[in-house]
Amino acid sequence: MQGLVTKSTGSWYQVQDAEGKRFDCRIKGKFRMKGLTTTNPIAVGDRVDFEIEPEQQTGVIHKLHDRKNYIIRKSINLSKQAQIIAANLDLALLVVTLASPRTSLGFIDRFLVTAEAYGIPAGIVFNKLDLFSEEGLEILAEYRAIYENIGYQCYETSAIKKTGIKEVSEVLKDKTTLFSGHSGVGKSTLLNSIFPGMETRTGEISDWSDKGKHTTTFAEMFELPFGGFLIDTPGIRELGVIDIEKQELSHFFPEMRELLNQCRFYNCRHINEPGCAVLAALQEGVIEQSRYESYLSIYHGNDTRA
Ligand SMILES: Nc1nc2c(ncn2[C@@H]2O[C@H](COP(=O)(O)OP(=O)(O)OP(=O)(O)O)[C@@H](O)[C@H]2O)c(=O)[nH]1
Ligand SMILES: [Zn+2]
Repeated sequence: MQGLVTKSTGSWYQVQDAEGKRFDCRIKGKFRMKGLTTTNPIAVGDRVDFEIEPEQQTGVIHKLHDRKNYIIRKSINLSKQAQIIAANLDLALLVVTLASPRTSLGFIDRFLVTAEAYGIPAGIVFNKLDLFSEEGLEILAEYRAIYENIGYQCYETSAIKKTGIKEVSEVLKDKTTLFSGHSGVGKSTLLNSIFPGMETRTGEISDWSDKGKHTTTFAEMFELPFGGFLIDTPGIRELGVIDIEKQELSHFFPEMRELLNQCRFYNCRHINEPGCAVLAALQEGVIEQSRYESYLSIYHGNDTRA
């Protein structure tokens, strides 16, 4: 029968059937992926075929369905090995704040580029709205304009005052969503106001990570009471930075992507080339200075994750 993988530990998996019943499963046979050596062939969010072993409540996964996308983490100690964290994501939401700890534009852009490279639609949640000063609210309007003009949905919330929660819940409904963001921006508090009871569960996971056990739980999916799933990835709260070819980078900036065939040179780097459509758009203010700076920063390999 068909199922959805809701938990992955590297050695066994939890699979949910159509009725919502969950089974612990092992895998049988080889699951290879072209061009990628993975320590775990199956990930949270995968659609699989599995069989329940007679007289037992455990199952065996024997087939992996095609993925529409997946996110990976490079293994730190095993070179060229990668872990697939989660598959078939509908949305990656980045929680940020302009109150403390204030999220930088560079960080936001890096996240969006990574989501583009993975082929996952992304959105931004501005949290802690209750703490924004008048100046903060002006900056918020500026930031929203930058990102909404490019096509990224933005949301405003106060997890504490419970404002904007309904809007975010509606977006999550019936989707598989990854929540990311710097430590302290309010992800747990926000999730708990969307889904009371979630906090204790995420708390549990943090406890495990404290004891170093997070290496054995790659990721877990939580079913939302109103439909949809949230992916929690203990140990990585930020969408991993992946290797992007310099030549490809501009494809992951939607506002640059649409201009690329207008550059004079097919291999334009958009740095100082004559007849560059990106530089012209920057001059005209069609491309935001901050976005272009992020492009240069990522292009030159500077880490702007602060
Ligand atoms: N004033 C205000 N404080 C908030 C809001 N959301 C979260 N906080 C506070 O910000 C702090 C961090 O919130 P968490 O929910 O733990 O943040 P987190 O992003 O889950 O952090 P990690 O668990 O470290 O990844 C807590 O003290 C929260 O009470 C908000 O909307 N307004
Ligand atoms: Zn160019």
